[in-house]
Amino acid sequence: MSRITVDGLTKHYGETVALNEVSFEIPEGEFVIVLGVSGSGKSTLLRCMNGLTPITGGEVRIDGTPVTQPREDTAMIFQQHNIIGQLSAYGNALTGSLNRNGYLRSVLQFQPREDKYQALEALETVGLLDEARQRASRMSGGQQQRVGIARALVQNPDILLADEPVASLDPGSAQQVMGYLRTAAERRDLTAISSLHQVNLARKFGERFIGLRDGRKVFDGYREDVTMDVIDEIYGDIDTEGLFARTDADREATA
Ligand SMILES: Nc1ncnc2c1ncn2[C@@H]1O[C@H](COP(=O)(O)OP(=O)(O)OP(=O)(O)O)[C@@H](O)[C@H]1O
Repeated sequence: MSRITVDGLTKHYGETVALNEVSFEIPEGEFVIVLGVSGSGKSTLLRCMNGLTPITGGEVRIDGTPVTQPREDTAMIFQQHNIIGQLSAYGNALTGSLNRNGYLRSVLQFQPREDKYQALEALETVGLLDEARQRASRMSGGQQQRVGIARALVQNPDILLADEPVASLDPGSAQQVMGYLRTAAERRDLTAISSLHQVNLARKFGERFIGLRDGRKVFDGYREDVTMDVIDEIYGDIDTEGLFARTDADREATA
């Protein structure tokens, strides 16, 4: 498990201010969802946290150490599944050990027994053990994303970052994938941060929420704090009707 500190994080792309003085701290083992409309800075935040994108100002620290490049203890899951279609689910999961074994050994599956066991264990965590031999290209989008989660787990991370992991999935598969992501993080005591734009999914699976709007942090709180007003603050004029079940706090406020 690892503690993450984001301190005055600012990122400019030319004239565009993608992140503006964003600060927060995530204690070990928390499951955080970053909310915001398209363009609010969610992907940039995750990429800066993983050292994939150079920072303009401020700092990201993991257990006190500044992040300046991708770290082995941080695994990332992307919107596009980024898995190898010709390989089986098992073969893909095994490529998570790439850092330990090198590319050739990984693709040829010359890994130590321990890594192979881990790949099977990770597939079991995401409910795909029975499909381990299936070619990834023949799997559904949701299954492919679960293979992506398994591969990330084989990396043996302390931190799991997921950038819109269910953006391209139908609602049923999206729920399933988020459920497996949450279970995986809990089982392995990971500190996890996922961006999402679906409010209903976020509320179902999130523990803590960080809201971004135009690159600024406009909300940071726990499930009971996510009221309709907070949603309006994060989403502005965008119609979120039907995406958000009213909370007891809202009902009391309007009673
Ligand atoms: N590589 C880049 N070059 C220039 N501008 C960029 C780049 N990446 C992001 N931006 C801009 O930075 C802002 C934040 O983008 P970002 O992708 O982080 O938002 P997002 O909330 O993740 O959006 P989405 O949900 O659509 O992925 C946007 O205005 C975007 O156009």
